[in-house]
Order: sequence, then C-alpha cells, then structure tokens
Amino acid sequence: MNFNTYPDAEMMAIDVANVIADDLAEALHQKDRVVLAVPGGTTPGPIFDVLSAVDLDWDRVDVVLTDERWVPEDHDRSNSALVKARLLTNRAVAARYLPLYAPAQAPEAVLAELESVIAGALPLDVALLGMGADMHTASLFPGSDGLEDALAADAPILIPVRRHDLPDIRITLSARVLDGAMRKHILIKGADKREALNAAQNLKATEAPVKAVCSGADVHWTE
Ligand SMILES: O=C(O)[C@H](O)[C@@H](O)[C@H](O)[C@H](O)COP(=O)(O)O
Repeated sequence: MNFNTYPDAEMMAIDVANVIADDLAEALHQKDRVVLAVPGGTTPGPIFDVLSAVDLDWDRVDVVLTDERWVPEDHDRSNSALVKARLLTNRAVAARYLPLYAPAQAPEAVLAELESVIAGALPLDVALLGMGADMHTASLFPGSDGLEDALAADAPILIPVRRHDLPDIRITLSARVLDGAMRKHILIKGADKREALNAAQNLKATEAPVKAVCSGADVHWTE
C-alpha cells in the first residue's frame, strides 16, 4: 500500500479527484469504455464535486457503486442518490450509471438482472473505496451474513449483506471484483481509521474485510 497524507479534507478531495481523473484518462487511452467504482458514505462527496467537473470522455465511462443500501433513490440513505447528485452532474453527467438497486423487497429477487448489467463492464478500471473504523469496506462488514460468500475467490459479482445492527439490507460488489480493479484508492479520514487500517494488516479478511482490497492500493488519509 502507498500511503498519501493530506493537510486537510479539502486538499485531499482536490488531489484524490485529480488522481482518479488521471487514472480514468489513462484507461481511456487503452480502452473504448472504462469503469469507475465509487463508495457511498460521507467522505467521497467533496471528491465527487471536483471530479464531476473534470474534462474527460465521460460518455465512455461507466460508474458503479461499490455497495448500496437496499432503499429507493428517494431515501436519504441511498448511495445512488448521492452519486447522481454529486458525481453524475456537470461534465460527468454524460457517464453511464450501472445501478445496484432495483425496486424489489429484497436484493435476491433482482440479483441476476443487476449482475447481468455489471458483468459486461468488468473488470473495474478504478475503484475508490471507503472504510469504517470496524475495518469494513464497501458493505463487507465483519460478522455480517454474506461476508464469507463475498470474500470467496469464486464469489458472484454481487452479494446481499445483512447484519442485525444495519438499518438496511446492503448489496455489495464482492471482494474479488473490488480487488480486481486496475487502480484502487482507499479513502480514510481520522486517526481511528488509520489505526484500523494498520491493524487490519495483521488480521484475517473475515475479521478485517478491508484487508481483501489493500494489495497495491493507494491510501489517502487526512485527520
Ligand atoms: O455505503 C456506504 O456507507 C459505503 O460504501 C461505506 O463502505 C463507506 O465507504 C464507509 O462506511 C465509510 O463511510 P464514511 O465515508 O461515511 O466514513
């Protein structure tokens, strides 16, 4: 892992947005279409604001979430709503969005449909990943139902995830799909997450799922 530290969140947002833009531009020289995977949560918004304005061939970019809460887009916990409001706007409005949610009581009812759209776009070219102080990344949560399946070497593309303390069912790209990205950027704010990331290196992926995506990743950190 390459560790990059920034004086503040604003500098991290600007620099990480430009690093991702450079990765996408490089991939666009090699391929007709490229895929960017992005997280939800509270950290990536400022990066999306900067990235959305970058001059790229956005019409050749597919954007997919690393994971989603199983809620409609008009729900305040929807990652899809976040990405559409903050990333798929300005110049990036031309990008193609590959959804992780479709109206159904539970993900299992529409998993095959969702996977068929994403399968055609893989492997990921660039993955921006968040993490929690509990060492989860995407919706690969320690102790969750679905985690073992999501960490398997032959895992499907998408895995439903449930845990008693999560307010919503989650759906996540599996670890092999996330880790298979050509470029991985792990985005963390705060000393607790930095310590958690360091601790994860001495644990198994079932205890510290973020470890499954650390190899060769660039880590971006600010207080
Ligand atoms: O759906 C989500 O919430 C994210 O995909 C999740 O994996 C997030 O990246 C981490 O929980 C960090 O979240 P913060 O950026 O809010 O700290």
